[in-house]
Amino acid sequence: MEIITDAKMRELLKVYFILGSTNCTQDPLEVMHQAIEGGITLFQYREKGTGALLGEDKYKLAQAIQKLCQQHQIPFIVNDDVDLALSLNADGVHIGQEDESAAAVREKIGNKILGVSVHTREQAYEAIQQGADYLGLGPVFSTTTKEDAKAAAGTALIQTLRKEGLTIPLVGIGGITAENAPLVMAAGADGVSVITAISLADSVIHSTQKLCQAVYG
Ligand SMILES: C=C1C=NC(C(F)(F)F)=NC1=N
Ligand SMILES: [Mg+2]
Repeated sequence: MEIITDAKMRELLKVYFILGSTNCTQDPLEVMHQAIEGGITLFQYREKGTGALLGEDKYKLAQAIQKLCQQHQIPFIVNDDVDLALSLNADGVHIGQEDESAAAVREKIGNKILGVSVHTREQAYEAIQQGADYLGLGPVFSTTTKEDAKAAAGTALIQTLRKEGLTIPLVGIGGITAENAPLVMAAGADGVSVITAISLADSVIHSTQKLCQAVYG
């Protein structure tokens, strides 16, 4: 597998859905079916927080979702768990600042997609230097999904990085909905990353479609 181009990465980041078993009340596979139908462009399996699955249960759910993504040509990214990503031959990994370094993960995953969460300019430049394919910036708006989330930072960092001439593909995350997604895109993000606005929507498919419309303008 060759290294992904920035142009292709930008396309994938448009409507980046993230889900784990703790983020939905209905069957995760049913949520996935509807989100894929609604037009998500990239998926991240993030099994984290109170009540998260472990071991075999986590592996089995990840495998079932990966299969669904593969059937619809949606790349499958794993959050934090590099070993799970390698054992599933996932399309990529997303890591945070408290995980092992981007360079160490790049070493393990070869040309798979590597995403890094950043909260400051310094972390952004460091992640790029260590070979990240995209950056996740947030939380843009306030979120209740991530238990240890930082305060909402707005779109300031996205704007700053673009003003400084940074061209790396980047996605905003944190409290993003179809209503505020245009702000994130206007600030210079290549796409939006979403959990609750899709996973807990009354209609997953309708909510996903609205997000796609908001992003594609
Ligand atoms: C904490 C996170 C921040 N950003 C992202 C992504 F949207 F993929 F960039 N994923 C995460 N799990
Ligand atoms: Mg690159």
